[in-house]
Amino acid sequence: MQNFYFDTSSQSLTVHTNGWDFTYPKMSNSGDHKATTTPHIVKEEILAAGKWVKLEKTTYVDPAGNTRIWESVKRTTRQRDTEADGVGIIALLKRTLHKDCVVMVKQFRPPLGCCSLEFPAGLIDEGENAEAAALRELKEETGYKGEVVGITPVTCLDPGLSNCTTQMVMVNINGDDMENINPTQQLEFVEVILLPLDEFQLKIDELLRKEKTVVDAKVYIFAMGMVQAFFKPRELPVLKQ
Ligand SMILES: Nc1nc(=O)[nH]c2c1ncn2[C@H]1C[C@H](O)[C@@H](COP(=O)(O)OP(=O)(O)O)O1
Repeated sequence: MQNFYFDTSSQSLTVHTNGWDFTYPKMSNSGDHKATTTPHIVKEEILAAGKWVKLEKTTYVDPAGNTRIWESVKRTTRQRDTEADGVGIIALLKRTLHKDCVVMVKQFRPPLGCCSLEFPAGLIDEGENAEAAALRELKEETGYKGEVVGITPVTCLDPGLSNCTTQMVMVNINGDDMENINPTQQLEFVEVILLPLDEFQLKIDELLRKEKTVVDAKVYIFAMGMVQAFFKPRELPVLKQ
């Protein structure tokens, strides 16, 4: 049994446990015992700005109360009423007599200097919500018309570098639907790749072995999750080696 007493005059905390009293003095901001502070931003100064991104010098107070500097990258394109910069689309193509396939895109990405394998994705336009952006981007990049079946909260992408955020939208595509039989994409340099869901990781590994392509982290983590879901769903704890 434990009881806690906070003495407001001495600012000390006493913990009574098993018949003993342990008194902890007030923590100070000096010496070894630093008080914890709610970390917060002090100011943001733009060091360089382009049309699409800017580099900022962020002055902030860390949890120990120290004022520090961080170099941050931000997009210039975030819309006013949205918290996410863009959307990623996990689109499952469902067709009679075919395995369910994940619709992927491969394209040259200038920051990488090579191609990347990604879920279809894009920035949210003005006045658009994440679901509408997902269906528009899926149509533009792959030609498929889908139906939203789920959405993540706003998720960060590389928080040590950037405030860049995305919402992942789960979409089902009825591949038997007439408008999805011969999909025509609107983007010339985006290659659409269909990968069977039950061999997703295997097919990605094969593709990466064949050519110099970098796979998006979200994609590969999804692939590893699928392996767990398909092949190790109900292992008994006693049988683990
Ligand atoms: N960081 C960027 N630098 C650029 O020079 N141009 C960029 C950046 N981010 C986006 N864009 C341009 C490229 C496209 O023309 C449009 C729309 O991009 P998005 O909706 O993200 O679609 P994809 O990049 O094709 O996935 O913005």
